[in-house]
Amino acid sequence: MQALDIRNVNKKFPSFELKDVSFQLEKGYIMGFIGVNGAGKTTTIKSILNMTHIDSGEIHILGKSMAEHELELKQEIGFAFGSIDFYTRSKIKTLTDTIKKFYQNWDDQIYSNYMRRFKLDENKKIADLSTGMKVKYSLALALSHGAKLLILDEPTSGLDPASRDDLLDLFQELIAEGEVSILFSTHITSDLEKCADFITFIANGQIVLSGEKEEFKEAYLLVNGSKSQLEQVKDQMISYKTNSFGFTGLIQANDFDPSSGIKAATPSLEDILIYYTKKGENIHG
Ligand SMILES: Nc1ncnc2c1ncn2[C@@H]1O[C@H](COP(=O)(O)OP(=O)(O)OP(=O)(O)O)[C@@H](O)[C@H]1O
Repeated sequence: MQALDIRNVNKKFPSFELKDVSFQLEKGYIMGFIGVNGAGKTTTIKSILNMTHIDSGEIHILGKSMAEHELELKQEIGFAFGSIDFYTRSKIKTLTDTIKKFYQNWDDQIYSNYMRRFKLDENKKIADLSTGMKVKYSLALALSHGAKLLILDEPTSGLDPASRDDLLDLFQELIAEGEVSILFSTHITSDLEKCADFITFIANGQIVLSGEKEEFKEAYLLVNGSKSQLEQVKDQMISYKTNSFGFTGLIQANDFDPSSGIKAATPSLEDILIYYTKKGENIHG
């Protein structure tokens, strides 16, 4: 079964547009959603959660249409946004007591376990939490009502390396039974190298590629060679950088001729993100 099935989602803002966004996440897996600042990650996530009204498209979650079953599905979704700034003068405890009323399957025991695991004190005021603590608190909320699908917008970005590592371990624990699926957006590609099964890459409001992580990386090649070799491949490159020895750049694996003698290797996710962002910056000619 698909945990998430997004088809042809379009949303137009005055200066930005999501164009025919489609991707699917199989139940029991972790998908990393990557793209640079302003690529459309948050807009896509808000569209999935019906927090933004889409112009067209279909969103199915756990086999049901979000448009038709929103209230029921929200019981099954745990969502968290990196920065929460609501009820800032209240204590954690007060906010939790309000939020838990919305969830039929809320489990106080699970909630207490996460609060302990994340070293959060319920008597603290939201205003006194650090960014990382706010992220952890919103995750504790998202995880305490038996959600089958977690949709997390930049959950790791405010966390220190040790907390990030703990969180990635927790993600692996959560999907181990095969019931929970996770979509999380991030700029931190090393997090995805570590724990994502699938990658969906968005640029300028359009999905560039969505697929299994290794296949995703193998769709591209990081190539390097001399200045004269650059002339052979320049027009096919997504983008490249030159230095005194020659060039390094990214090319679609399909566009590369192995008999060219140019060195090629599988790129990291970071390489793909960096060179894709520079697309169009090199002047061909
Ligand atoms: N309510 C809105 N009205 C108008 N434009 C908006 C609105 N929400 C987002 N946008 C625009 O949509 C574009 C994409 O923003 P979005 O937050 O989805 O990107 P992102 O990939 O999540 O970026 P970041 O990594 O910086 O969070 C931006 O140019 C933003 O200004």
